[in-house]
Amino acid sequence: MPLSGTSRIDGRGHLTIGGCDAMELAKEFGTPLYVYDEALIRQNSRRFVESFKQSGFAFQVAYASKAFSCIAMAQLAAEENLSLDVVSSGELYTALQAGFPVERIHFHGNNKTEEELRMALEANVGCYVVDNFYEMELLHDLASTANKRVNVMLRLTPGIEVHTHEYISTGQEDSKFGFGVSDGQAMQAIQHALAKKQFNLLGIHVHIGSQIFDTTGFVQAVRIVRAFLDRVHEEMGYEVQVLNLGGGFGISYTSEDDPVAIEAFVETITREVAATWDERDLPRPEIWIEPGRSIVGNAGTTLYTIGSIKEIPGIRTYVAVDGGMTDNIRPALYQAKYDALLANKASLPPAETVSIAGKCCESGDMLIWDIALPKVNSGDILAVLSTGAYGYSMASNYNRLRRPAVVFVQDGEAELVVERETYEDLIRKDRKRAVLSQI
Ligand SMILES: Cc1ncc(COP(=O)(O)O)c(C=O)c1O
Ligand SMILES: N[C@@H](CCCC[NH3+])C(=O)O
Repeated sequence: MPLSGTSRIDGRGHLTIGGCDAMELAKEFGTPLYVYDEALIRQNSRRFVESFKQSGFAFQVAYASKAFSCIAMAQLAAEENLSLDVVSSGELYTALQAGFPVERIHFHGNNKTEEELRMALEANVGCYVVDNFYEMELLHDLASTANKRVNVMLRLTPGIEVHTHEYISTGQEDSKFGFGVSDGQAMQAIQHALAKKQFNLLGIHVHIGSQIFDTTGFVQAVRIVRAFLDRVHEEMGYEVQVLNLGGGFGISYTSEDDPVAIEAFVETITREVAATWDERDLPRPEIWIEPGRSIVGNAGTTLYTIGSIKEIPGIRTYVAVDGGMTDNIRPALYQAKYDALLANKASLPPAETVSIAGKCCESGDMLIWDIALPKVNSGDILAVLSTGAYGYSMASNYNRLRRPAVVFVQDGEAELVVERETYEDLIRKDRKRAVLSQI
């Protein structure tokens, strides 16, 4: 896999990211370590924004903070003029702590609790993506009590099956998310939302899945949504002001992946919306999208120290690292594939095929099966590439491992943006019981 962004191999055969030697980062901050190429996050963001500017559409690019949420990332997204998709009070809290402009925060989720909705109302978030009838009533009641009028989008399930792992496919009818178009719930939801006086119905939202490689699903989504809106128009005279097409733009993790470029996604979406709306002589809507992975995925690299190496003659060599499914659950959860290199031997040719194991008490805790690397030794630093999305954000403390630190690197400078958890952090919420007399 070619290296992305500012990642290079220097004269000593060391991997460098943002002008920083990965070996020195590992020494200074310890491992496992998430390293983010700040320039690449900014570049990915700008590619979306610039493509939309060229299209002439009014737009919002809302970074889906579920892909990687921390205060520094929310600050960066704000600086890049992105909006922010949050899906829980925790993500909202992080954004608020970062000082993210609240009018550009969009609140998602299929089961927003009363507490979460109260917090969002208190903060005056820019928009609620209402997912179901329960939420619609709850939000309306709370908004009435607070005497606030809120911007609302309705999430629809358009009935599209995209080519991706079933766990991350969300547009199909049989989904926990959204109002179904074909079963009539979407139509009913529009009627209900329009009748609610505390709601300003901005438009509708669809998200068809994640890690999508081509534009077909998005074109289909626009057509299905427009056909649905034609019926809405006929029955209720309502037209959307905003069309939110969600996220899901794929990235390449290994050389087997071949997603279309960011520009091509935006170009296809805007062309399709322009065509379908112009055909009907309707004013073009604002287009919102919610990229997560495609903003941060290829900007993240995880550094690990290699420890034990177990050779089973004629079968396999297990090379174990000091992290695993706790800092990257994706291989265990979705059989996701990653590429990696030895940060201290990056210019040496492959010499053996090994499998990279994590250190958790699970046979399934494997990060990479069968990867060709130079001769591996304990103490080498392994760099797993493109771990920027859904790595840190899905990390856990299984086996009471401490969540790794996160650094942003740029122009030869490394900045610690999330500290490594301490042992104290691990037991911070534990209550010690009074000593039991029998022991
Ligand atoms: C509603 C919604 N928006 C945006 C995203 C971000 O997706 P991705 O990281 O694939 O761009 C997701 C996750 O799939 C989502 O569920
Ligand atoms: N967490 C998933 C994607 C889910 C996207 C959120 N709806 C992944 O790592 O690929």
